[in-house]
Amino acid sequence: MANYTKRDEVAVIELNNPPVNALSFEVRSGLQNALKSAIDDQDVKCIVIHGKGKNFSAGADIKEFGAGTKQQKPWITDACRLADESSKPVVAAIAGTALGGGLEVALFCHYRIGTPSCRVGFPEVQIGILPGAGGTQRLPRLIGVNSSIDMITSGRHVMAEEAMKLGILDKIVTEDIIEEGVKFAKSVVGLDLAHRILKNRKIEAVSPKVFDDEISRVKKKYKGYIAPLFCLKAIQASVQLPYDASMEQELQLFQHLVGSNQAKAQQYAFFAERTSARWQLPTGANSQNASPLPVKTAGVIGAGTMGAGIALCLITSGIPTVLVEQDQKFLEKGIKTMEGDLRGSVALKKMTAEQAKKAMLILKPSVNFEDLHDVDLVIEAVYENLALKKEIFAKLDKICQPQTILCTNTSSLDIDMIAEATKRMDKVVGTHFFAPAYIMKLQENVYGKNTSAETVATVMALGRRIRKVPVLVGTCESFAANRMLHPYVTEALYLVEEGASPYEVDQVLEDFGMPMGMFRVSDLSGLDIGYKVRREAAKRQGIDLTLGTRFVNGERVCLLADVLVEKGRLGIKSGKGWYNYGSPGKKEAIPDPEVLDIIEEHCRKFGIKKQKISSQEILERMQLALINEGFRILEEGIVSKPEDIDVIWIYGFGWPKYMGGPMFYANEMKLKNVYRKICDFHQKYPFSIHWTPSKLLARLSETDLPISNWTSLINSNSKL
Ligand SMILES: CC(C)(COP(=O)(O)OP(=O)(O)OC[C@H]1O[C@@H](n2cnc3c(N)ncnc32)[C@H](O)[C@@H]1OP(=O)(O)O)[C@@H](O)C(=O)NCCC(=O)NCCSC(=O)/C=C/CCCCCCCCCCCCC(=O)O
Repeated sequence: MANYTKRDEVAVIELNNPPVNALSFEVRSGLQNALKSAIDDQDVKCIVIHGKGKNFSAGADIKEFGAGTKQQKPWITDACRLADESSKPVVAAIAGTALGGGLEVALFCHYRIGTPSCRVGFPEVQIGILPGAGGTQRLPRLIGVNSSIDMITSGRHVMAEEAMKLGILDKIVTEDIIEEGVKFAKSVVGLDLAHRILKNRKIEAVSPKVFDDEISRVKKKYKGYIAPLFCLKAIQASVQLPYDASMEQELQLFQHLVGSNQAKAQQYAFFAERTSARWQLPTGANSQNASPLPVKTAGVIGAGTMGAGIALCLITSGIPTVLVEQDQKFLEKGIKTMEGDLRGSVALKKMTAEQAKKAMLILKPSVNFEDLHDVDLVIEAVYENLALKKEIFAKLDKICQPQTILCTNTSSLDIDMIAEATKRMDKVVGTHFFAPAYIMKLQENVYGKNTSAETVATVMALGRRIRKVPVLVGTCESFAANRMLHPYVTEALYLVEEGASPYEVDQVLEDFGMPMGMFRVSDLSGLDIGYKVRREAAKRQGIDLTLGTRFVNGERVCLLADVLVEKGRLGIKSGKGWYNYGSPGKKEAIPDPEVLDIIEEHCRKFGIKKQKISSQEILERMQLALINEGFRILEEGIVSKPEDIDVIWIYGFGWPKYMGGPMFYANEMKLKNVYRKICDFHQKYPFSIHWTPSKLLARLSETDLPISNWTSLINSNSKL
């Protein structure tokens, strides 16, 4: 709703829908009524609109866009048209965020003032829609076409200072926002408002080439997403058509998007991220009842690619960090990597040179473990070796303060076994980052059987503070993320043995929307890594893994990647892997006939008959293999909700948000179809253990209920 009060001759309208004042039906109606009252009231000379609490407004209530629900009138435009028509000045007093419809409300006002920390923006594109309440028409009239294209197609938040420079804000105020709003509104009473009404403003002439260029840019940058292209069309309409006609065009484009599958998936992803932040341990402790410990300082052990990346995340978030490496030469190499990454961020305008310099000033490089004596939290990021990790944890246990939290960046080792090396098993936890750690947003936090709720709360809070998306998972072989990767990778190799080329497989995945196909990703990570991991695991389990191995414990094995490694093809680092890169370190992946010959030879050797495999089969086999594993992970309680899996795939492996994530994808396919296809593959490929259908999937598929009901069904155990 919206509250209406008066201060002398000033009407003060408060958008009231905590926590972010989303513009629900009640708020829109309240705003419309309040504006009417203020305009009709002879004593009122000017009007201020502000938001209750910390935010002006985060825009339309996204839940109202849900499938099948109609936006009830009044829409934002209906409510705000009164401001356009008002002869009394209307001032938006912005604290916190004015996003989407929130900024559109502000653009209907004659003036906008904001606090120094306020942010404005049109993030609609990130949830698959466009600013459909005049945003694409009014912003270009205020700040010009080019800046509007940038803001609207990126959805980025603009801070007060930049908003002031762009002309979105008329003033930045430092005192109480309502008081300042009232003062400002009084100061503009009697001024001519004609030029303040944005719909009346002339729009600059822009050549069609600007839009042609932007279409190419946007298609490349936001590959597969339709909303940015629709945003461009709407902005172009603002240039080509009179205001009323272009508003109509904006509405039509909005309506098309709001009903699209992409919007549904992106809005699901928005809420999935927030649902996933609400964690729960098997003990019942959860994000509501556990409090994080303060992390004022941190330590990182290992200045390799992962350690340096993690340290960079910490210092760029203002956390003084000690980076420990046993060897001075490795330490220096790590620091050089960090400096290079920071230079990259400055070049990309993600931070200023000053901010980069400031970050490096709070890094303390060291070759002495004792320097970790006073830090609040340590993240170990040395290579995957249980004995080494245990040794480090035993050492840390002695050096660090009793309350210090000890984290491991292991991607596969047992957290409990590492914790056993200490006398503080409750303070040991996994914080699994994804390469490159400075860029990838996922932080897979792994609890062991003794990890306390306080420790979990601390690493979840730390994740958000260092701009990651933290997800909580339980301990199992490879944890949730990499465990799901296993059947996906295995199926890709089987497809290649059976007749698809690695390049066809990659093309299908990239056409689906993955940023890179599986084989390109393997080349990037280095084929030798998997080779070593497989050999170490085989050694531990007493398994023969020579290149002639076809079955292990009754399960089909494909060691084609290892054949490449033994031929010196390690991926990008050696200039050749599944692709040819010309020379080591080069990134352009060129399909290589030599690889096709190696595959031919491999198949001949084992008498594997090649056949034509359709793109649909490639996609289904790869996606369904990982989806089945996802249901097993859910069934075993390794994650507590399907949203966790989707967030992992979006932020860890680049699953396109417009496809919602693998669990959402399964939901869209209908679980009964997913289950039936998995059963078919199970029958066809009995030697692939990953096709054994998940029991949870089998039971959920009988209910035909949507993804939003799965968690409560799993928890209530009813029908399941
Ligand atoms: C930056 C934030 C605002 C705050 O971040 P933070 O402090 O970290 O807090 P969060 O955890 O993110 O959020 C707190 C809780 O609030 C919920 N939330 C946040 N924003 C919204 C929202 N906009 N709607 C609903 N709920 C919201 C969030 O889920 C949290 O809840 P919980 O704790 O998890 O329960 C950050 O939240 C943020 O970035 N928010 C999103 C900002 C955004 O994307 N804004 C744009 C929204 S879309 C919009 O504004 C569109 C405007 C145009 C409307 C045009 C209408 C035209 C009508 C035509 C209709 C024709 C339709 C015909 C079709 C038919 O047939 O029906």
